[in-house]
Amino acid sequence: MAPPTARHKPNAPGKFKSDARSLKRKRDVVDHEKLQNLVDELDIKSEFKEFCDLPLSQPTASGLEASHFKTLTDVQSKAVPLALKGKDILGAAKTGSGKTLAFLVPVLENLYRQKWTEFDGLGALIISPTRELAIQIFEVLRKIGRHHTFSAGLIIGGRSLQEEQERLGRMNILVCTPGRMLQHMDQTAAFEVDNLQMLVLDEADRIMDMGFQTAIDAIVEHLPKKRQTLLFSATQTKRVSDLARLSLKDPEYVSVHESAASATPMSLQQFYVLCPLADKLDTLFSFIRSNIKAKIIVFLSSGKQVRFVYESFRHLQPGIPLMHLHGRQKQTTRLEITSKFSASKNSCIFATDVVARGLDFPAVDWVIQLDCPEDADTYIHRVGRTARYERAGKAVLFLDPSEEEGMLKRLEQKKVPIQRTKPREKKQQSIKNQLQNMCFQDPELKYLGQKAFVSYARSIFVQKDKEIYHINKYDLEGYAASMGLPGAPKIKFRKGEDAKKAKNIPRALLSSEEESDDEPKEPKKPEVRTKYDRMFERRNQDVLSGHYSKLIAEDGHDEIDDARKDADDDNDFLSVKRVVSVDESSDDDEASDEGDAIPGAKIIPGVGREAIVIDSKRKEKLMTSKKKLLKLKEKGTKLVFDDEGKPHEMYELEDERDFVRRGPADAQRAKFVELATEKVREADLDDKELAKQKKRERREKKKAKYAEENAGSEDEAPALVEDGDHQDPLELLASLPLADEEDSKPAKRPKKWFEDDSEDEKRKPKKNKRVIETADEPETLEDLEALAAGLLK
Ligand SMILES: Nc1ncnc2c1ncn2[C@@H]1O[C@H](COP(=O)(O)OP(=O)(O)OP(=O)(O)O)[C@@H](O)[C@H]1O
Repeated sequence: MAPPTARHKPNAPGKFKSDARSLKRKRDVVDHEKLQNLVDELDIKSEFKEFCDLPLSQPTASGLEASHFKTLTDVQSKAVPLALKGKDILGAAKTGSGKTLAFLVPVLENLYRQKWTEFDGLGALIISPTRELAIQIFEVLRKIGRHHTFSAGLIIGGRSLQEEQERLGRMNILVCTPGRMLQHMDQTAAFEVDNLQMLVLDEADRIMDMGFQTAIDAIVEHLPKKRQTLLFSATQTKRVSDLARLSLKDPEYVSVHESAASATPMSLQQFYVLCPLADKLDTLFSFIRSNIKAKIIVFLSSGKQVRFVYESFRHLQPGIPLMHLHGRQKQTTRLEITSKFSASKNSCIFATDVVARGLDFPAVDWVIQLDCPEDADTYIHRVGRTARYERAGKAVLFLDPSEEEGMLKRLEQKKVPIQRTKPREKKQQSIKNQLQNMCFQDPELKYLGQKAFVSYARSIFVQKDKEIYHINKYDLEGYAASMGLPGAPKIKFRKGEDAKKAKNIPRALLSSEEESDDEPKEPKKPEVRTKYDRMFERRNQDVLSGHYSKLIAEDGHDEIDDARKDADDDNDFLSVKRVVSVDESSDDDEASDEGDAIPGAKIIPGVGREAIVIDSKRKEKLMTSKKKLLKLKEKGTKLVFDDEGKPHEMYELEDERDFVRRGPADAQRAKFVELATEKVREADLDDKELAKQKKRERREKKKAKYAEENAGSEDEAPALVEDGDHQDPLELLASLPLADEEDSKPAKRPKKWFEDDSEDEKRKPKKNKRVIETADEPETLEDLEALAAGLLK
């Protein structure tokens, strides 16, 4: 340390602090340069066994160490060095082989070496196909990035758009789902991606799949062309069209299983059972009954199937906790169930493919595929929920005899080793009668069963691979009976490819934004309704309500004529002869209020100023008086003047012949809409560009000011200011909700499978250490909820 000067007293504690900070900054500069040199000189052909063999920054190295990651997996040892050197990567490695770290480590490192700060905006965007997977990726990022000073956020919907918008502009790393990201790119003016350095697509083949295609294309359109792109999946292909769409430049193909004997982990045992559709539920129940000490995932083809099997098996009490998970559940419920299943030792979860990809449930013993997957890739991802990172696991595929040949062929093509097994006769039990009784007694269960049956049959019908699925070969009647239904419900099938498309498109991307996996429902805009709509819909007013109903029913008729007819036919006392609507905004309001504009006319109670009742011939006659009627007449029309000063009505009908000459009305309308859309789009782009420009200028100003201040006084600690807020970027990662942050004594947490007792010792907080050092995985729904909500702090 430099000797203290006269101005800085040696015993001033502030001085020591700032000296230390200044020294640290100098050290950091040297470190950054050294690190960059090491990366430049890195020989990608060398064998890297451990993370410490790689040129990693101190914050990443200590984050990895604290998270107990030491040895590199195959995909990590190949992909990380290439990605550190800035290469585009197409990564394909088996399920559970550690692809997440293979992209997260380079993301942290590449931004670190570029000295990324909050002023630089968004540096890396990580896209995942489901919310659950995005949360999981974020949790890993949080763990290994805990010593970094980047701000990181999770954009998966389920929260208000505005809440996310406010924080979006400050983020350096974002983990997101495609639908929500696109929404922000379109609607959040302050969201700038011009500086983006890295784009990562986890489960890239799924994201590039037809359901997400449009969203991804639109997102990529917003991103700068010059960037690093990393694509990872267990079933990654080299599809040229995808590479072109993502503008990958000379990508390195990192395939860890291409030369391997199988596409699935070696520690995974895979079986199939031949089981006619009508016996499936019996066999599944028998299987669960004989494995009540195991942790099991059962995959089914639709949410309705999941619900029926869950509800009916729950009544049958197989002796193991049952759970169910599908895309139609609320996000909080899904998170709750996911974490409950993760934490459980023995339980059985019925699920759709919403959990098929990427989710890292610890210690799953069995993956059962009750409904055949749509293709071999889906099979690989489903079985990948067990036998993760060198652990053992077993998988069983239920095949209807009609599916056997086609499916086995597909699996063989994908190098999936699978062998046939037979259920033990002794253990086999039938639940058909019980299900029948249950459906008989409980109409709701029967209804659920019928819906499940229909959705199953539809799912078979829309399957693309007709070599596997032949709808006519299934014993659907038998299946309905096995579900306890009194006969197979009639089904209408939608013809053609569209149905398949509809099945695959994530609901998030459908216009209704119904969303299964990705996006929340945005509140629908209320329909524009006038007071007249409300008035005519009003019922139970008083004695007149019947007449109102009559009027409503006669919608579209000339009301006055009808009322007149009524007057002739009907001599009832107090009948509504005619209702004249009065515009509230017109001058007649006053008169109506007073009730004397038309002598004898009454205001209908409960209707207020909205209608006047004429209930006698004399009054009706009065109504024909021109003078009186003048009061009810419209007060004139709005005119517009052309360039020559001639008045025109606001909406003039043009000459019909001219109109016809210009072509069919539909085509004209389409053209008009197209032109108007284009105009709006252009205006929108201009507005956004302007907003971005302003933001950029503000940021540049702040950056310059910060640099100036620092040049003057080396001792000043970096203070990042955003819109007047004092904002330490470290806070953003450090302030993420931690399970035990509030407690001085951290609560005991269950050990991870790779930890032993000594970990408890290591975990004890040391004196003077930051709270973040004891960072723990969120364990409750509240933690996860807070995670999703509070990340963008
Ligand atoms: N280097 C490592 N050392 C120890 N454990 C690791 C390492 N890398 C990853 N893991 C663990 O392996 C498991 C699987 O990792 P990850 O979820 O990244 O797999 P994946 O390849 O992405 O799988 P999927 O294809 O199913 O998405 C995780 O529990 C993770 O913590």
